[in-house]
Amino acid sequence: MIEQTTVQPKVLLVGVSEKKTNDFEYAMDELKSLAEANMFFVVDSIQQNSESADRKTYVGKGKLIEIKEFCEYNEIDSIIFNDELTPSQTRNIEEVVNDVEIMDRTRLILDIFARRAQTKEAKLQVMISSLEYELPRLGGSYEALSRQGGSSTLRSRGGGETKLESDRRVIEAQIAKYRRELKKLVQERQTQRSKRKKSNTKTVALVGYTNVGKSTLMNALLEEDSDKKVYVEDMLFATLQTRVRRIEIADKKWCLLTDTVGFVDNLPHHLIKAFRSTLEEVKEADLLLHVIDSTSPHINHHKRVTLQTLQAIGVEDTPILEVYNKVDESNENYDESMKIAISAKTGYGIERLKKEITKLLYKDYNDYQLLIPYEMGNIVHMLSEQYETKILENREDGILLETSIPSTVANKYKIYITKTI
Ligand SMILES: Nc1nc2c(ncn2[C@@H]2O[C@H](COP(=O)(O)OP(=O)(O)OP(=O)(O)O)[C@@H](O)[C@H]2O)c(=O)[nH]1
Ligand SMILES: [Mg+2]
Repeated sequence: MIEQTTVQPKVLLVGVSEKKTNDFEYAMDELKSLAEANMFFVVDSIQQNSESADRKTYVGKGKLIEIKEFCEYNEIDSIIFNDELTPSQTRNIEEVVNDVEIMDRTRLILDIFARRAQTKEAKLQVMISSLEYELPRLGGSYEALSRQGGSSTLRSRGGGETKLESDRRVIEAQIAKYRRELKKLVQERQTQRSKRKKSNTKTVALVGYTNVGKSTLMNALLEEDSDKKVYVEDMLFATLQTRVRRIEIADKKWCLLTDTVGFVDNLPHHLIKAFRSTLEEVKEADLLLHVIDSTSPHINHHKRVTLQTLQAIGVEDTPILEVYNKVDESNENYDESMKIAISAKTGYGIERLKKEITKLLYKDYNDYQLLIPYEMGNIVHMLSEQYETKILENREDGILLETSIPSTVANKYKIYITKTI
């Protein structure tokens, strides 16, 4: 049992399920992890079995009274509902359960993101998503808004329609302003990306459910370049901003590796929309490494959510390599059929993974033997600098070498090719 620290708000989780399925139990467990990732102290959870959530109050009337009494008795600060509440559900619940903050899964995820966002881009994306989420909810609770740095005039409750309208205008103007700022940043990123495209740099992106070990894997692939390492933490959404690092995966074979935000079930669609620009890196990658936590009992669920999220951001036919991580801890789940089994923590399987990445990224590369006349020394120089090249012999008629180059380069120098290996 985790001790509550004095500063942690006390929360109650509430969920509605048709049947007590494993999926539902898992969703509630995950909601608990999300709440803890937002530094809440979870006191308990109340669940209701019902055909569907109540249109007006999410849970039934009787259950709501039970919740109210529980909150009073246990001095609960916030209730977190497992699904996204409609604005009217929130208002109706607030009428019964007063003095307790009403949150839903979406609000919680937005708050975690707000807490973690560090770069200007991530902050703007989260602020836009939060304001878009709040907009149809104006007139209800304003606390969440003021938490997001909204105008203090929005904090007061009530007011006539005019007040509501003016509040709405303020928020809309704010969203528009943040969007403009974000657009500028996105353009800068696009310029960088098109430069990369021109230079024909290969790109690989790490994708997968949150907390599966993407950032740890990035660090493992970076090896001794400790100053390039990224942040790793045993909590949901440790990574929010995309990080790009250059790595040498084989001799003279480089790629840019991108670490991204982890996915989660019911990632608010506002957030996916907002993060689309960050996730462009994923969309445009030459290869995706789908990192899977092999110790999790929910592998299939994680995989499904990841693939659905990829689809939602517009990834279509990018090759995906499944990478089963944490095999140092998974005895039962680890089996030979897992194509790439690794432990980002111990380094097990990393070399094999690098080879596989190289094979997939550099599939247009072949090994050739070239005989280059001495007066074309600049070609020898270029090949040695940019590609894996081995000088075999300094012959009378030129330099004989072996090199691994893409077909475009081979075509250019085909008159010097003596052998395809
Ligand atoms: N046992 C074990 N733990 C690992 C391994 N790789 C990562 N972890 C742990 O898993 C937790 C999450 O690792 P991260 O690298 O932050 O995961 P992530 O996928 O980047 O997570 P988000 O950024 O939150 O989406 C940390 O506590 C890591 O130490 C592994 O190979 N074996
Ligand atoms: Mg991470």
